[in-house]
Amino acid sequence: MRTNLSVEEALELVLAEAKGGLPVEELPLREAFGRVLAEDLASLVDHPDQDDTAVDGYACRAEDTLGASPETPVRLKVIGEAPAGRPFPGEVGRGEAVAVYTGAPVPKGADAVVRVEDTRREGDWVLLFAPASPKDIRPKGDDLRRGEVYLRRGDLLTPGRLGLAAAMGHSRLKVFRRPRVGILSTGDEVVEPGEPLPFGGVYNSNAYSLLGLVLEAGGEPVLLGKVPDDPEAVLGRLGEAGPLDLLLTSGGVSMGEYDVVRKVLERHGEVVFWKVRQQPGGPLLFARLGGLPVLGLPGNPVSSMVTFFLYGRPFLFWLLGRTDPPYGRLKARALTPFKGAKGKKVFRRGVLSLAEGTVRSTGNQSSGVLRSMAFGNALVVLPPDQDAREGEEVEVIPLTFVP
Ligand SMILES: Nc1nc2c(c(=O)[nH]1)N[C@H]1C(S)=C(S)[C@@H](COP(=O)(O)OP(=O)(O)OC[C@H]3O[C@@H](n4cnc5c(N)ncnc54)[C@H](O)[C@@H]3O)O[C@H]1N2
Ligand code: MOO
Ligand SMILES: [Mg+2]
Repeated sequence: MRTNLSVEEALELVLAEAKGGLPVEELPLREAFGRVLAEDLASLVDHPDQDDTAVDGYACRAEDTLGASPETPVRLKVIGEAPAGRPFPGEVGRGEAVAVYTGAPVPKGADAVVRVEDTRREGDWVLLFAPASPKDIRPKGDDLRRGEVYLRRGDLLTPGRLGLAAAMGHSRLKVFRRPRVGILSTGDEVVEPGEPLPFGGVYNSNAYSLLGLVLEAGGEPVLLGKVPDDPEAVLGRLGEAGPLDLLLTSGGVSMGEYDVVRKVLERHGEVVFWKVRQQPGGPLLFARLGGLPVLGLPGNPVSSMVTFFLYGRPFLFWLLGRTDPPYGRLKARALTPFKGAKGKKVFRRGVLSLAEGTVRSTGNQSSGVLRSMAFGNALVVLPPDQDAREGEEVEVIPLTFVP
């Protein structure tokens, strides 16, 4: 077992266990939002499939309309119309025009369009008060070219990409099954919300913070409830869990006599590392139990969230082969001081303003103050042995993903 690792060393060991190989399933488009593509997708069509008009107006020959103005209008004969989806079958000749509607193919013979607001219709004729221009024609394949790959294995299906898959003509998509992530809370004092709270009890907040984080990272949370600080109870519950791709436990990984998670994993599994030189989350443990990777998250509510974000989220991204990074990094100016720690990388909670490029502390930074995660939107990263003064530039990790 390794111990007292740097954040970078710990992350490397965690990611080394994310071996991929998630099963692939095929879903209809409507169920694929938020999933990760398991195949490259080429367009089945050109879009537009021929030159089409980007405006409502009249298609004609540009050379016929040179010099058209309100004072010197040009008169063209209207020989037909082309609503979107109903192409004009004929050809536009000299001195002629076809009424076209946005999205309609530009009729043969025409090379320009004049907007309807620059015209006046008079029976079978139209008066043009401006020259027709080719700039309102969208060339064939402007958006998509048949056979070209626009979406790749590992791409997260965002709203725009789901629409793009549809525009390319795909109705069903091969995606990776969402990784199943077990969430087990440990602690004699931990009580499910809704039950009366005995003296010294604490409601099980970790399960629900982690559930949200797992969903946000593309995983499928499997709530395994809570067990007391008893090795048999921990093992028993894990036996009932069913197949998982990752197990998260919370609590029981520090130095206490009743910190049983560590003891169970030492005895029945293989501890890869314990303790990282960071704060919060210093007692983080990573193990294998059978073939199952286990992140033993420290019980303090902030610590369990921060360690999942820093290690669990990247693990799931790796497992899914995602092409986007698990989190972004940027610089912001500190509006408040942030305190570092000796020999440890520190992750303070802050309120980041992207508009101002600033970050301020959420206030009380104790690992037990969950409000700092509920109302903070960023982690402020302080290298070991470094405080940040007000006005200084600091490194920030937004807690909601910013590409
Ligand atoms: N002698 C030392 N004591 C502690 C050290 C240390 O280095 N030496 N490290 C501290 C740090 S840092 C942390 S973080 C915690 C980690 O503790 P555990 O992972 O062993 O967690 P517990 O002892 O079970 O609980 C800690 C704390 O969190 C509350 N908790 C636990 N589970 C939940 C839950 N599901 N929902 C809400 N709150 C929960 C629990 O009641 C405790 O208050 O150890 C320090 N100790
Ligand atoms: O490192 Mo503990 O995670 O501060 O509270
Ligand atoms: Mg403890």
